[in-house]
Amino acid sequence: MLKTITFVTGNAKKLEEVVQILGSDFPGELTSKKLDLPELQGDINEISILKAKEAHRQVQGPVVVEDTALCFNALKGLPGPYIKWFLEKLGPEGLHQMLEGFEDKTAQAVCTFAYHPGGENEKVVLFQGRTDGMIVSPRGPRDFGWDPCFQPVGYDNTYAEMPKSEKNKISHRYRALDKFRKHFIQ
Ligand SMILES: O=c1nc[nH]c2c1ncn2[C@H]1C[C@H](O)[C@@H](COP(=O)(O)OP(=O)(O)OP(=O)(O)O)O1
Ligand SMILES: [Mg+2]
Repeated sequence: MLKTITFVTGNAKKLEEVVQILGSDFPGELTSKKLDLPELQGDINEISILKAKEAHRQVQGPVVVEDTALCFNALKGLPGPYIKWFLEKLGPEGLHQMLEGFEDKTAQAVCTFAYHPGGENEKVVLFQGRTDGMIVSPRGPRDFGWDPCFQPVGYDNTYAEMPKSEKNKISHRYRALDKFRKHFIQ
């Protein structure tokens, strides 16, 4: 029997990409639930594990959550998992301006899926994908987060300027979901 896993997120754009990337190529059923889960401070893995545990507590079944970080190398990985609050206050322009005083504009987009199989004593499993890029002056549509100021290595376009299908072949989220999918196929 196919396992039904609830993807808990408050972000509709994330959900849209997850559905597009996994497509019909996932040996389970994914349903979604919109909850704004609390995110504690810590490193990326700790935050994701606690987020999955909280989702499991609320949903009472198999759940998966996702946490996205944007790590500036010049700032030793910050804002990282706190990117949401930086983006909210500064916008993509402000993120670019943060690096004005630094020569190094490189960054890494990090996506971490944290899966809780549902049982009371089961452990959370993490699946992480990373894409290297550069923080640039924003270009392209503004409909998803910091996409306008992230230009992946080897591309002339920002994530925002790329067709969705192209972003979804190289993105941090694609790479994490590829590992997630393989976990269920083996
Ligand atoms: O591919 C992406 N391209 C551009 N921006 C992105 C992407 N993925 C997440 N983002 C934004 C959303 C939020 O401002 C922050 C991550 O924070 P994060 O806590 O993971 O997302 P969230 O709070 O919106 O949804 P959730 O309810 O799943 O936690 O980066
Ligand atoms: Mg969040």
